[in-house]
Amino acid sequence: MADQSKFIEYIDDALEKSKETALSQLFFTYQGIPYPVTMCASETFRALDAFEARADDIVLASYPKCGSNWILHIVSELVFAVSKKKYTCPEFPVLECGDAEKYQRMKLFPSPRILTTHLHYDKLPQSIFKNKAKILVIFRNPKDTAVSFFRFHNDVPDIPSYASWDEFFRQFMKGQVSWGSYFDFAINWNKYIDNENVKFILYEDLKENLVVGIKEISEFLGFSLADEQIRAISAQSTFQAMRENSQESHGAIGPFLFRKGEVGDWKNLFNETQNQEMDERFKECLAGTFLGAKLKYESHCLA
Ligand SMILES: Nc1ncnc2c1ncn2[C@@H]1O[C@H](COP(=O)(O)OS(=O)(=O)O)[C@@H](OP(=O)(O)O)[C@H]1O
Repeated sequence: MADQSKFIEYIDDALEKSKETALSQLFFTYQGIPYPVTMCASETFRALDAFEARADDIVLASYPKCGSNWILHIVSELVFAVSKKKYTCPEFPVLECGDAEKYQRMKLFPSPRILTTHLHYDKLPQSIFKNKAKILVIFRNPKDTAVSFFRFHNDVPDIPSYASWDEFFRQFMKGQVSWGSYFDFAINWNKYIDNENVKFILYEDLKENLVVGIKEISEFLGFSLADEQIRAISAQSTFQAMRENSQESHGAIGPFLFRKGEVGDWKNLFNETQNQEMDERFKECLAGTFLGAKLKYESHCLA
């Protein structure tokens, strides 16, 4: 986990900026992708190009709302179990968020560094691939992802809200939301997903069997842990356990970040036309691809 005070400080600062930011002013575009002005800056993106990854960095890549805080917690606990030292990151953990000098400070951090990111694979610094850092890519079905994203905007008091779910859905489908299009993100990662240093993780699989998911993550990272240790980490990583601790771990935003944690919440918001539009888009973008099969769209997105 990030140093809690740093995480909370960074989020409080972003929320403070959000209060004065209308939805129409929330985004700036960098290399064709919209990012929130409250969290990202062009100078930081430019500085990121020169970021020096290490072979033992652990990268957690996901589109927003696919469970990055969940995986960060799991991987931090795995590192703790192996190293016997509580993992803390003295920066906000999202690689592309923060000031341009953060990459200089990060040079001093001990290994392993856990880097989370919402960037498309071709926007990541090349050193991650050159130095063969391990990358966990977390996906969640696009319907629940969209609902979680909308709820976050409209439930957190200081974050600019959308006029309605229908309005958010329109923008989501156009990719005019923070970090751009879910489908572009997926198409982009599909090109790299079977690389030996990349492991795909599905949110819905973790929900179904957390112990098995954590074991697979642990093996991919080259850790050797007893079943008992895996089970203990699993018990602390359930939605309920993380939500109960969320105020302490993530501050005021905690209960909004750990909102519902379910598969199928989309059924409460999607209308028939929206279902059809999403199903069509999935087909156009991902049907027949390696990633498309792994997402188990039929099980999770067709009523
Ligand atoms: N332990 C656990 N089990 C199940 N689900 C969990 C868990 N931890 C986080 N979540 C759910 O993940 C959603 C938030 O995703 P992110 O952490 O990626 O959000 S963010 O992009 O960093 O803002 C958000 O989904 P929704 O509840 O559907 O909104 C969280 O509740």
